[in-house]
Amino acid sequence: MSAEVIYGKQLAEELRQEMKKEVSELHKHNIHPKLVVVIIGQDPASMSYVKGKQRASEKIGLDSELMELPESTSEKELLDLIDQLNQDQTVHGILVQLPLPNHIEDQKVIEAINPEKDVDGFHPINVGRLLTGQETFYPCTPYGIMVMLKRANITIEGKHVVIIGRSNLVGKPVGQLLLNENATVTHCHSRTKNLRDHTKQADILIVAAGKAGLISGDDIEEGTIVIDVGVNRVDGKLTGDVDFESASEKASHITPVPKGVGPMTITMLLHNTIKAAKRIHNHQ
Ligand SMILES: Nc1nc(=O)c2c([nH]1)NC[C@@H]1CN(c3ccc(C(=O)N[C@@H](CCC(=O)O)C(=O)O)cc3)C=[N+]21
Repeated sequence: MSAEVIYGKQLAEELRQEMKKEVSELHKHNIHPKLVVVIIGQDPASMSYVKGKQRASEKIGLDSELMELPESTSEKELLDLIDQLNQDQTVHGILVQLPLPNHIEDQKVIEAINPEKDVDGFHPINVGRLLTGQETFYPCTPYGIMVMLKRANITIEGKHVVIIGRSNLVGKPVGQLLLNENATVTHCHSRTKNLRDHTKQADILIVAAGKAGLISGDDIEEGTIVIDVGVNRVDGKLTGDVDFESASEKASHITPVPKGVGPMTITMLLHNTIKAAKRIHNHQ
C-alpha cells in the first residue's frame, strides 16, 4: 500500500483564505484582532518560526507585532512586559516563544499571561478547561492535528491512538483532545519499554518525540495513520521523527515534514487570535 499524504500546508492555505474574509468582516465592526509575539534571544530556529507566524498573521490581515528582546532580559522585565500587554486593550493574543533562556522559568511566564489572551492554550486555566471538556483555547499543534484528521475524514471515536511524547505543548494536550472525542489513548515516552509493541497496535500513531528517524515502516502495521510532529534540523534540513519513505509504504495516511503539521500549527494560532478578539469584544 502507498499512503495518502495529508498536506497540512494545503489545508492551511484553504483555512487562511476563510480567516482572511472573517478578519475583514471584523474590521467592519471596528474589531482589529492583534497578536503580539515575544521572542527572547536569537536562536535561529526560533527566529525562523516567529517570522513564519508574523508573515502568516499579516497575510490574513491581523495586526501583529514582534517584540525581540535580548537574551539578557530578566524574568522580572518579561513579566512586566506581559502585564503591560495584558492591560493593552488593542492586544488580543500574546505568544511568548518557547523555549526561554535558562534564567527564566517557563511556567511562571505562561501563568502571567491573561488566560483570555493565551492563544497558545498553555495557561493552567485553559489546560484545566481542556481536561474537563470545556470550551477553551486549544494548543495550536494538537488542534491542528485534530483538524487535519477531520478534513481527511478519519473517524476518531473508538480508535486506538498511540502518542509518542508527553510534553505539555503537544503530547499531553493532543491525547486529551482525542480522549474527549472518544479515542482510546496510549501515551508512550522515553521510558516506555518495548516501544514497537505499542506502535504496532496503533490505528493512529502520533509521533512527537523530537528524535529524527525514531519511527520507520518496521514499527507499524499496514493501514496505520501516521502523524509526524517532529521538527528536527538534520544537516540544516527540516525533518520529522518518522522515516517517511519506509512508513509511507505501510501507512494508509501520513503527514510529511515539512508541509504537514507545522503549517497547521500556525493556522490554529491565527484562529485562536481571531477567537480571542471576538471574545474580548463580545462579538457573537
Ligand atoms: N509559545 C510557543 N508556541 C508554539 O507554537 C511554538 C513555540 N513556542 N516554540 C517552538 C514550536 C515549534 N513551532 C512550529 C510552528 C510552525 C512550524 C512550521 O510552519 N514549519 C514549516 C516549515 C518551516 C521551516 O522550514 O522552517 C513546515 O513544517 O512546513 C514549525 C514549528 C511552534 N512552536
